[in-house]
Amino acid sequence: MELDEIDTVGVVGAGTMGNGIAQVAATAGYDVVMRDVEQRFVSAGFEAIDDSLDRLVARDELTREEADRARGRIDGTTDLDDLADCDLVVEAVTEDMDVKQSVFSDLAETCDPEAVLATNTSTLSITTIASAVDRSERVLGLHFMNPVPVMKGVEVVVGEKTGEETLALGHAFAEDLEKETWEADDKPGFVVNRILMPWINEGIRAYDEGVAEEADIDRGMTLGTNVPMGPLELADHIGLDVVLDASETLHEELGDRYQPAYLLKRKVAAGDLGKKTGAGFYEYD
Ligand SMILES: NC(=O)c1ccc[n+]([C@@H]2O[C@H](COP(=O)([O-])OP(=O)(O)OC[C@H]3O[C@@H](n4cnc5c(N)ncnc54)[C@H](O)[C@@H]3O)[C@@H](O)[C@H]2O)c1
Repeated sequence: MELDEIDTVGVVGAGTMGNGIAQVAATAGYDVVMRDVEQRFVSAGFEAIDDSLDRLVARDELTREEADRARGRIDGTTDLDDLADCDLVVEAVTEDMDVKQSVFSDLAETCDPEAVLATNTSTLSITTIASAVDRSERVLGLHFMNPVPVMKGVEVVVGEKTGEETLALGHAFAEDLEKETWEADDKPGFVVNRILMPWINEGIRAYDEGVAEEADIDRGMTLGTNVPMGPLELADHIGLDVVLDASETLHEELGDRYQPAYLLKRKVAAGDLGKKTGAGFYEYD
């Protein structure tokens, strides 16, 4: 399949990443079908898209007309069958292998055999996800960064069976969304999370062990290393549950140097998941 044969893009999961991916695909001119399991999640996804488009208009990065046109290209649904006509689907559901394999197996039954199926997984094996379908040469990782409308990078992840044509299409599609790509082999955490997750966990441990207050850990890392956000602020932004899921996969696959911080587990158990729940390492309105 070539890029110009992609008209309709499916997005499975309307959460933090799914709604961002739906927004950038629609802004680039694709028709988008965004699916979640319950209507309230679809509606929350649309609210996030509306807020994000409004911010882009306020910053003169989009005109009101462009934003409205993009919004009009996105259909929301809870019905899997509505993804039947999608040429490319990006899965952005919970970071759990069983959930992802079941989504892929449903997609393989619903979508055209030619359709390309991408996963936005942070750390899970593309090859194992693809083993749930009969077209593993058409499966790849398209790992968007958060927040999707702002972050330029997309990591293209190559599974054991990913075909050359699928890979080329993955790069071309991401570039058409005005992103820049790099390629990573299907190894735990790929490039970004393999390096980022231990950095975040060490920031959490440093706070828990009294090295400095939250804000000073973050100030130290932003002012000291020129990153835009320190580890605690970034963890809140990603979602502490997402950080924990990713850290647990890396720990399981790569050993003890990836052990999740104790305080991360405690905050997730308490339901303080960061920005999305209003509290994490910081409080949010
Ligand atoms: N949050 C980040 O910073 C980030 C960055 C890059 C990649 N990722 C990855 O993206 C994926 C999604 O993460 P997120 O932060 O958007 O999570 P999220 O919790 O914000 O959203 C996940 C959504 O998937 C929905 N869902 C669950 N099962 C589903 C199913 N079977 N069908 C349809 N929808 C379903 C949930 O209802 C929820 O709305 C994960 O694999 C995560 O590791 C996250």
